[in-house]
Amino acid sequence: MDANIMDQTRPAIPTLGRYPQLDRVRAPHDLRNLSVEQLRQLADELRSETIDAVSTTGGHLGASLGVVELTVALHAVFDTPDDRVIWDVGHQAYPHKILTGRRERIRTLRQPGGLSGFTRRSESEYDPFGAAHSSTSISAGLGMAVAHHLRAEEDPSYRERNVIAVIGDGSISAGMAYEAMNNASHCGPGAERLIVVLNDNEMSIAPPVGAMSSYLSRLMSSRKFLSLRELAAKMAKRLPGRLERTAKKADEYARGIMTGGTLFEELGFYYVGPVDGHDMNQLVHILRNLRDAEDVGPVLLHVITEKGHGYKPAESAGDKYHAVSKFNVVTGEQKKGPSGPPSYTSVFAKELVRQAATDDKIVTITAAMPSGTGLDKFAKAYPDRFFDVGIAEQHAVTFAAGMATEGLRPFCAIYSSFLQRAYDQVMHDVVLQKLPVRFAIDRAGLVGADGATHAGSFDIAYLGCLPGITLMAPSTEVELMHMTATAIAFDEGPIGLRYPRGAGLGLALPAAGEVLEIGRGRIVREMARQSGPEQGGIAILSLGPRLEHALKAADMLAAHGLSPTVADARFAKPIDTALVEQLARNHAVLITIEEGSVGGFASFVMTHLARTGLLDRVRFRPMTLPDRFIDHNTQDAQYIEAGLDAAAITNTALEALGVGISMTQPLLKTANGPKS
Ligand SMILES: Cc1ncc(C[n+]2csc(CCOP(=O)(O)OP(=O)(O)O)c2C)c(N)n1
Ligand SMILES: CC(=O)[C@@H](O)[C@H](O)COP(=O)(O)O
Ligand SMILES: [Mg+2]
Repeated sequence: MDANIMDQTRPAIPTLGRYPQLDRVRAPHDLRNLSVEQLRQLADELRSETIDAVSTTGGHLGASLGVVELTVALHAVFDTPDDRVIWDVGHQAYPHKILTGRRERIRTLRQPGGLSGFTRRSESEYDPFGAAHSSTSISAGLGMAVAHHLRAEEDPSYRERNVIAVIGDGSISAGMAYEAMNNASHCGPGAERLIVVLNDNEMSIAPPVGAMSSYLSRLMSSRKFLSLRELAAKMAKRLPGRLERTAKKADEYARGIMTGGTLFEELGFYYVGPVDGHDMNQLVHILRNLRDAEDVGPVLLHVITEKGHGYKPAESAGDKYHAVSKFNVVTGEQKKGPSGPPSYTSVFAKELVRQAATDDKIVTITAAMPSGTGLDKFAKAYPDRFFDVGIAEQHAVTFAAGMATEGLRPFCAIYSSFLQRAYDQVMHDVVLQKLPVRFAIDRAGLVGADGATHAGSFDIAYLGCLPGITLMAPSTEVELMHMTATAIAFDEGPIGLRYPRGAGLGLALPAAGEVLEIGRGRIVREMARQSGPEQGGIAILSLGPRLEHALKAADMLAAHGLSPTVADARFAKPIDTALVEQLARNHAVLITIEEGSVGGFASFVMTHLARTGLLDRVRFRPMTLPDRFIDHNTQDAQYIEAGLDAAAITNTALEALGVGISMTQPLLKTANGPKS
């Protein structure tokens, strides 16, 4: 048994002893002398280990199961980590993590303090590029390949390095992937060491959409899997010399005429495939050939796999087990949480579907997230008014802008962090032209196990600074219904509503949302007249779902003899200036709180206070996400870490008041210990 694995200081591996091949693997170099048969066995064991681990953590299982053989073959053939393997999105990298020294920690995946659910440079030298947002791998890989060429002068070993970018059929539909391919064959020396592995499982999260997807299907069905003989013949054409190169080009040209060519060949890639991505023998041979090939230019290896492969419950699930909660390995049954209130997402979708029955101008757009945004419900009810554009957030926004110019009421539903991709389109195509595109910004705020890459931390700041945009944040699911109705009714310009991942408060929902007055907040709890000491009291102005915690904080402050005013801002933009001024005038302390970064709502309020001179008289305390990234954890723990929970609000209020703290009660404990 491997001494390293038996090291007592390392966490125990519960499956140790069950998988003889896998137990011998400490790092990828342990794979390099194994026979194809041994690699096959290793792949089987790796699949079982992945299933076992994810059954205890939850996570993105289906994609990982589909690339088990590919993962083994890549690490067996290439000299990782010197050769760079980049996993696009990184949600399929669990087997890669197990093989690259992280088996001991694989059951900490997505858990507090544990491994990330994606690739991450700080986690391992085998993760050359961090990911989670899709379609970056070809650009990053090309950059590395070109850098290797440039650095070869100082260190000749760079010349030998390969770069492999593994990208899925869903992710290759995004603009960035094409931008990179367009550049690859024309950006100079180095690019020839780039191998793009197109992992085609005919699935995105939902079934993939669009012409690229149809094209890949045609490519797959019009050609049988490449045989090793055919491969050998193909690779034999990689002869050096001008004459041979000309011959090779002529051959490619002829082949293109015969097969109709491939889009990838037209883009300057040497296309190889399709190849059975579960056939270890094929994979190893082909990858070795590509590794040793010279002068073929950037390569695109088209690998056909099955998402969820080798685990029946995943294979037969509609979404191929894209993301799962903890589950029973034998039955595949996923653990359900306690049946709680409906999620914000579903409340939004339901209200939109209801309103669309009487408003045929409502259309909806998703960028490959129909179920995540709840728009699958809309698609079912109004298939002609629903558009899944694939992973193409930039296009989604401008597509919506085009619809808005023609009098439709487009709802562009995109997660906050993915909308970052389309910032210029939001500014240039929508806001500047005052087009009434409705942005349904889901997953706003901290999101839990997906961590910092997926956190919707910045939209208030990056949208709120755009002139003329209206931006709302509901404090409850009832408010979300009102804001959905408000967005539908608002034809004057761009409007966004941002709401969080997860369940609402379980409030009774009205039959219909009400249209709100734009830029008006509301007082939820008024300061009792004789509330606190002479300081004049505290006002908490909350934007979004932190209101619940602001109210809890108000209860906590009551124990100190204080009775704060609590207000729900509703609008991040335009802010309710009358409300802000009233709160600032009538209270000694004004706290704002939001589920967003510095530069957002607090900054808008503070600017107004400063401009009106009110900042000189009120003790203003902005509570925002801290200026650092918050790692994966439960959402509640993340907000405690961020200092945005009820205890933190209470402490902020007491600190701001200054006097009376020690006279009444000690400061409350926060995640970072009591503040003093
Ligand atoms: C920019 C961006 N938009 C959306 C997503 C959400 N997302 C994650 S994986 C995925 C599907 C990817 O499909 P594919 O590349 O085919 O990988 P597979 O899961 O099939 O292996 C989507 C839409 C994302 N990660 N990044
Ligand atoms: C990998 C990826 O980007 C998505 O699968 C994401 O994890 C979905 O997040 P939700 O679970 O919040 O829909
Ligand atoms: Mg796919």
